[in-house]
Amino acid sequence: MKGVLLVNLGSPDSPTAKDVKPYLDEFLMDERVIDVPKILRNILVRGIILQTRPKRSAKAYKKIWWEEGSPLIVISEHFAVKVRAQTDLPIALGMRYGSMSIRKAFQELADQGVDEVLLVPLYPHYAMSSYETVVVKALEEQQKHFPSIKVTTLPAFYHNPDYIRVLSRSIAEGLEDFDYDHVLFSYHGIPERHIRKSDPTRFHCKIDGSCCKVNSVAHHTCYRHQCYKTTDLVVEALGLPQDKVSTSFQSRLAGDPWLKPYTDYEFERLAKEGKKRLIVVTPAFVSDCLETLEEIAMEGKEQFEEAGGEHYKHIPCLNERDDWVALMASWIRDWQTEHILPV
Ligand SMILES: C=CC1=C(C)c2cc3[nH]c(cc4nc(cc5[nH]c(cc1n2)c(C)c5CCC(=O)O)C(CCC(=O)O)=C4C)c(C)c3C=C
Ligand SMILES: [Fe+2]
Ligand SMILES: [Fe+2]
Repeated sequence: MKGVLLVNLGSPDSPTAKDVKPYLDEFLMDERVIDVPKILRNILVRGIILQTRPKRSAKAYKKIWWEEGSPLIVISEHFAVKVRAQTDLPIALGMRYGSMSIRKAFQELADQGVDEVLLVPLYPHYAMSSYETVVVKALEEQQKHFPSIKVTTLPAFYHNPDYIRVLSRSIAEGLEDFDYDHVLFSYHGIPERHIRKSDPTRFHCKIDGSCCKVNSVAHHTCYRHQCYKTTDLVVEALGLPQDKVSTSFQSRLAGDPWLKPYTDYEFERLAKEGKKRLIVVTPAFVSDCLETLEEIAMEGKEQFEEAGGEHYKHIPCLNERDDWVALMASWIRDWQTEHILPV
């Protein structure tokens, strides 16, 4: 029997430093997130970052936490319930980090007699620290504990026409009541080094975008390329004026150079250029989370206004929108009946 395994990033069990610490430990000790030799990662994560970050992150999580729990988890659960209602096969939800593990979700499917799984990393774009780590972890769990289950993976869907239609509609709705001067597409950042590491040709990706007009297999795994593609396709679909749109990258950790331009610098630049009314969209995330609700909707607003901006709006992620649920259900049915995957 076929079944589906939806996987999102995960959250701590509660917004306290006590629960944030083990969650961040699992997250940041992932070799695809902090990709330095293990001994160095240990010193960096356990000896330095985890000494102070859990307290700071817990404070941020407290600002966005809902009565039902972490927004990312609650939204993902609601999404799974709604997708289940539109399909007739078992659907489980797991998280890459934290207590709702991928292994438990596999077990749920196995208990229902599933022996063929569609793995759905809930990320539109490929990055080794998001999509790839989900796939690697799921395949590890499958090989170790569920060797008789066959796994097929949904590809990154950053340029899929149906996804672009749904994303564009959600953005168009957000633009309706807001006379904007500028629309900022802010994606989660990654270290520039990750782009080079994910380039199978080892020479295509140049980080500055000069490579992106040349067709290459490298684009299948180039996070930067894929983010700009999503922006371009939405801009085209909505007919947004080119001079009123830009793309940036948020949420960097200190240290190496991350993808530029940095979102927080963009807030300042746009405000200083006289853009008074700013819309921010965050398409790297399918569900709202700490990085959108706190960093963008709260902190971003403050940064923009402090720099002279006047009106600021964050458009929510796709979350549990009916058209997004219907699209996921249609991808699942296509795979279930004809083994077709979205391109
Ligand atoms: C080296 C560090 C990090 C990389 C690389 C990274 C990539 C990455 N992350 C997401 C999605 C999310 N990240 C979230 C939180 C978060 N991310 C990092 C670090 C890296 N992420 C940290 C330390 C945290 C925790 C919060 C904090 O302390 O600031 C979240 C939110 C989780 C939630 O519970 O709401 C998401 C979602 C992507 C898509 C990505 C690569 C493209
Ligand atoms: Fe992150
Ligand atoms: Fe490129």
